[in-house]
This record gives sequence, structure tokens and C-alpha cells, in this order.
Amino acid sequence: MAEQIIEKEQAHLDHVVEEIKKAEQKAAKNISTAKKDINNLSKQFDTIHMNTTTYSGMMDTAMSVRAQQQMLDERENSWQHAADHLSTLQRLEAKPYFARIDFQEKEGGQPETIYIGLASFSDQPDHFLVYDWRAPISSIYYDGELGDVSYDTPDGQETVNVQLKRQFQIEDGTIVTLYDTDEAVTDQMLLSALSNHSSTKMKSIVSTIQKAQNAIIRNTKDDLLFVQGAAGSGKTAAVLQRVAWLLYRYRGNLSASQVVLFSPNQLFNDYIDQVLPELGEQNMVQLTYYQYVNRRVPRLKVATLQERFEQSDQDLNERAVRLLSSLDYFHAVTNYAKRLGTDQHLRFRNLMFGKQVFVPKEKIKEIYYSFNRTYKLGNRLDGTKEELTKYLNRRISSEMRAKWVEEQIQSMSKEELNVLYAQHPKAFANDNEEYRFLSRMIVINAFKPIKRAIDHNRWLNINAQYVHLLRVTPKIISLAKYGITPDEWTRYVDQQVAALKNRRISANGISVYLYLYDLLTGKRGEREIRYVFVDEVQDYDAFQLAYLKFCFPRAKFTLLGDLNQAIFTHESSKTLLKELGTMFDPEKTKVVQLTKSYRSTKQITDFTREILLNGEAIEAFDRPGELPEIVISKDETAAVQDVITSLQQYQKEHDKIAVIGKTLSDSEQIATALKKQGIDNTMIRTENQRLVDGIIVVPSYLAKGLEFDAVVVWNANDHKYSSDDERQLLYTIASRAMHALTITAVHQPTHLLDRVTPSLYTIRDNS
Ligand SMILES: Nc1ncnc2c1ncn2[C@@H]1O[C@H](COP(=O)(O)OP(=O)(O)OP(=O)(O)O)[C@@H](O)[C@H]1O
Repeated sequence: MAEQIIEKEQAHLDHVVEEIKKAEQKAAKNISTAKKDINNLSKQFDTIHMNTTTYSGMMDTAMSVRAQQQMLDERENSWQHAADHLSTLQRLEAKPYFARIDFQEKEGGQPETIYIGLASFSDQPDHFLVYDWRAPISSIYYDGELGDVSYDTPDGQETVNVQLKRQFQIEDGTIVTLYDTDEAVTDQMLLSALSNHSSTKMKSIVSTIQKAQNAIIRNTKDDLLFVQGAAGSGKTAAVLQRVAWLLYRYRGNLSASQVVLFSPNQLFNDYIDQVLPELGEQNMVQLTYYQYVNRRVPRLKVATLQERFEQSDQDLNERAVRLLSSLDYFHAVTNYAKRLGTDQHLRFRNLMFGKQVFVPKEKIKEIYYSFNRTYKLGNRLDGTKEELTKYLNRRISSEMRAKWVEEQIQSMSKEELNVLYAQHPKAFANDNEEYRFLSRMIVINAFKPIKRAIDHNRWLNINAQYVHLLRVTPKIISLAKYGITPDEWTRYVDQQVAALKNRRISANGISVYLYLYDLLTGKRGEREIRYVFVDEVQDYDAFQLAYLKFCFPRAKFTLLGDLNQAIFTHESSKTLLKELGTMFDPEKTKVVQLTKSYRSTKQITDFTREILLNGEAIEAFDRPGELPEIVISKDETAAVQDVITSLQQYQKEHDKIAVIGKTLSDSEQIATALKKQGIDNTMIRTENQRLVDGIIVVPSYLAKGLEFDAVVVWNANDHKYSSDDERQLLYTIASRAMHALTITAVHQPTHLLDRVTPSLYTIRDNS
């Protein structure tokens, strides 16, 4: 029976592959026709007769060029289309589909059979041999069991009766196995997907998407989708499939450039950048929050990830950061800026002409505040620019008479003069006219930097304004609520001012600084962006998220995070969800919990869960492996040897192994020690590096979001991980392991491991 089924399915598969091959040939032909057309058209371009002697000749030439260009564009489009189609077919050929569903539409409908794969494929119009996994009907594969199942279509909900669900593993056009199932996606299929080795690039999960993940992927209703999920529960995986799904669902109205993903670091960008291309889609805009803010302030140096992670946890600094990163402060800044329109507190800078003051700041202030009280900040800014530009234009005539202009004309070379003459279409009536022309051109050129300064708002003194905001903060928000005295605040601001003089700004300060600037200049955000995704959202604060919402006012937000992995924001991440509740319409907000962890073996998940104080809800996926190991060494030299022993063991079985240190210097220490002992490894110092196979050594804060076959935690002793605050950090690091985990410690292991049930790990005590 089973044999027969396989035979029949293989015959069907052979037929589909055959049809795909035929379609490939056709596509290849279309490509070569389009290519030929493009070549011919390009040649014809050269033969267009250029007639520029008469006006009508010029018009004719322009029209021929335009017509030719249009034809060329069309051919290029059809070439691109055929090339995309061919690459989809090539992807389908080896593995055309992964599932089959037999169902009947209710009320006497015909029984139907569909096959689901990475993309749709039809041999005739409307005769689909394969359905795209994102098609509405494909949802029943992920969502339901046998029997009546509903799914969403653009026209509302439909219900069908599902009679068969079959899953395939196909390799190079041959069915390796198939399962009939009445579950959403069988565990066998998932198990075999998860037992694979990790690689430096994340893979798509379309054939094994789980029901809870499917709900995230296909959500269209909510403005805010907040996914709280355990480490390894597939948040990132689901969100990448979601982008692919959205691009399919809204094809024609949504392009990849209208989707932005904020990721925790650039290494992570590198890790996930193949998933969408593998699904046949272009990558969305992908950047870190600090890249996003940094590129707007080229003159300032924003604190780096490392500085942020390793900043001294001075008590005052912590309290001040809590204040600056709160939603209350965001509102306070909004109101502060609004009042600047009338309260005369806006800070200006002189407009300079070389070393001379061209328009003094007092004068600019006068203009700025001369407008009606009801003017919005943006209009006030535009009005001021207009006045300044008018003033600049008026000054051209008087400046033309200045001595320096005369001197410049006299000293100009023939070539320089010719450049200016080229801008004068006809002959001069007399010398006077010629002189006036030249002096005017010279002044206009000399005024260009002033015009630029006006256009780019350089007459606003944003640094001074930011400092003013910090200084008056005690008047706009209650310091006491954050446990800060006025004296302490003054001290904190003094430190920030000193840093700013050296062009440095804190990680929190930069959001405040840019928000203030945007308010002053009346920026209305990037309105064309439709979807914003924020991964590892627990490391964001409420101010940053409110600012992102301001920057992307028309976007729907999907926020993914794990409050148990808050390694930068610690406790304050707990209030984040509450604060988000006030930013989005509660009716259009959905919070989804993912509790099952897929990344690690059951042994690793059971172990890491107990590091947390509240990890009970985390459920392990039942994939067996070795118990994690804790290795205790008597000193550092011995610890290095113990790490080597583990690494040598892991190298026999795994491709991607990470040694994770707490800080950069911890990591450098072990990387160097390993090298000295002849153990080759790649030290990841900054997020700009690439992930590679083999052994990598990486500091904790750069390991975020990544995964490795085996992880060795370097020196998690009670001295390194001494504070309860570091529980989440240890959990984050340990949960990077897929198949094997070793935690090393010089002397006493951290007390953060005390809660873990002893039967969940083995101990190698070499102390
Ligand atoms: N439905 C699934 N089918 C196959 N693999 C899956 C599935 N869901 C998750 N995975 C795999 O589990 C691993 C963890 O997924 P992912 O990195 O998306 O988790 P995460 O929730 O973002 O984790 P973290 O918060 O720890 O960074 C990945 O290797 C991913 O491919």
C-alpha cells in the first residue's frame, strides 16, 4: 500500500518536474529573445539622426530618442521578468513542493487536490500544479487538522473539509519520505529539519511553519503585533517568512523597500540575509537602530554597542538613563519643542560668510519669532528660511560692489572667465553689462555656502538646544520620580556637555537629540514605509520605540522580543509592554506568546530554562541530545586546557562552534590563549565582521539572535557573573546552543546556576 502510494506520488512528481523543465526552456528562450531585442535597440540608438540645427529638428530627435528609450525599457522589463521566472523555476525543479492537501469545498463541491511549494507553478493558465505556500488556501496546511478548516481570503473567511494531508521530503526530484498526518505539521518533519547542523546563514522554514507562527506570519489586522517568545521559539524565522508573505499578499502595492527591519547588530543582518532571496523575494531594508540614528549625525560619535554594554553601571547614570528613555520624557520633549515656537528659547547660530558674520543670530531670532503665534514649528522654520534667502538675494547687489569682487575679476584666468561666460547665452551690450554679469556670478558663487547653510538649517544651534533641554529638564519632568536630586542632575548634564564638546553623545542621548531636531524642523517622518519590524525589542526603551513610531507614521509595527533576554535594558524592559499599550490603539494591538523552543535539544532547553527565575512557561521541543556540562577549573591556564578538550570533542561532530565571553576583553583573552595552544579560531570583535564556519570567539552582546551547533561559555564563574542582573545575559548566551553546551568556570561557577536541578547537567570538576 505504502509502496503504491510512493510510486503514484513519484509519477506525479516526475510529471511536475517534466513540466517545470519545459517551462524553463520556454523562459530561457524568452530571455534570449529579449536580450537580442535589447542589443538591436541599443544599436539603433547609435543610428538615430541627430538634427539639432533647427527647433523642429531638435524636437524630432528628442521624440525619436524617447520612443527608442521606451521600447528599450519595455524589453528590459520583459528580460527581467523572464530571468526572475527562470530562477523561480530552477528553485522549484529540485523540490517542487513539500505538501499535498485533498479537500472539498463545503456544500457538494468537487474534491480537490493541491500541492504546496515555495512558489506557484502552472502549466496552463489557471491550472496550478503547485500553489505558493503564501496563497490563502495554503494556510490550511499550517493551521488545521483533518475535517472542517477555515482560512482567510481577501474576500473573507472560507471553510473547507480537509480529507488528506501529506508531507514530502524530496531531494533532487526524488521522494525520500512521505507522511500522512492529521496534525498541523508533523513532529518527524520538524525533527529532521531541526537536527541539521547550523550554518552561517539562516534558512527558511516554510515547510514546517507551526500554527502559532503561521498566525504571526499572516496577521493583517493589527497595527501593533507584539511577539513575546522564548529563546529559539522562531521569532526571527517567523518574521522573515512574514515579510515574504506580505510581499506576496500585497504584490504590486508593497515593495521590499517599504519594509524596514531593525536588527540587533550587523552580524545578525549577515546571518539572515539569505532567507528572503531563498524564498524568491528581495531583502527588505535592514539596519540596526544605531546605524539608523548614526547616519544622521556624521559629526557626532554615538556610543557603540560595546561602550553601551560595558558602560560603568554608575548609579546616577542608570537613573538618568531611566528618565531619558521613558515615555514620559518623550512627551515632555514634545511639549518643550512646541513651546519653543513662542517662548524665545530657541538657540540660533550666526550665518557666516567666510570668517565674517553675515546674519547675526539675534537677527535670525527676530525673524523666527516675528511670525504669528499660531505658526507651527515647521512653518516657522520655512518662513525663516524664506526670509533669509530673500535677504541673501538682496545682498547680492550690494556685495557686487565690494572691493574683493573687483580684485577677483582682475585676477581671473582666461579659463576661469570662460567658465563664467558659458553661462551667458548672448553677447554683452557693453563693458558695463559684462562687468555686472561677472561680478554677479562671482558673488552668487561665493554665497553658495551661505545658501546651503540656510537650506540645511545650520542657523539652528541644535547642540545648544539639546543642552538647554537637558538643563531645563527638572522643570518639565519630575526628577524625584526617578530618584534624582537637582544637584545630581546638574552633575549628569555637566558630564553630557563635556562629552558633547568632544563630539560624543550617549546611546540614549542621540534619540532625544534627533527627536528634538525633527520637531524643530517639522519633519513628518518617512511616510512611504509600510511595515517596521523590530527584532530583540527588549533591548529598546520606550523613548526609542516612540521615536520610531514618529519616524514611520504610516507603518504597521511587528515587535519581537524576549523579556528574558534583556541584556541592555534589564528591569525596565518589563514596563515596555505597558508603555507600548499607550502608543497604539488597543483594539489594533495583538500580543502573541511563543513558548516552544525549537533551536536547542530538550536537554539544553530544560537546563537554560532553569537559569531564569520565571522560565516555567518555556517548553522544549522533544529533540534528544547530551546533557549540558559544567566544567570547573583550578586556574585560568587549566581552564584554557578544559576549553580545548571540549572544543576538540565538538569539532568531531559540529561545523559551527562558538566560545562566548562576557566582555570583549574576556573574549580576546581566551581567543589569544587558544591561538597560542594552536587552536585556530576567528575572533569577532565588531559587528562588521562576517560569520564563518569553525571556531569563533565572540563577546556576549554580539551573539544576540545567532545560533551555533555547540557553545562553550568562557569562564562563567561567580566573580564574572556576580550580579542577579546578569541572569538574563547568561540565559541569552547559553540558549545560543543547538546541539551541545559547555559552561566553564575558573573556581566557583556563578551562583546564577544554583537553581538548576543537578540532574539536568553533568559536572567535570578539575579544581
Ligand atoms: N517552524 C520551524 N521549522 C523549522 N525550524 C524552525 C521553526 N521555528 C524555528 N525554527 C528554527 O529554530 C531556530 C531558532 O529560531 P529563531 O532564531 O527564529 O528564534 P528566536 O525566537 O528569534 O530566538 P532568539 O530570541 O533566541 O534569538 C532557528 O534555527 C530556526 O530555523
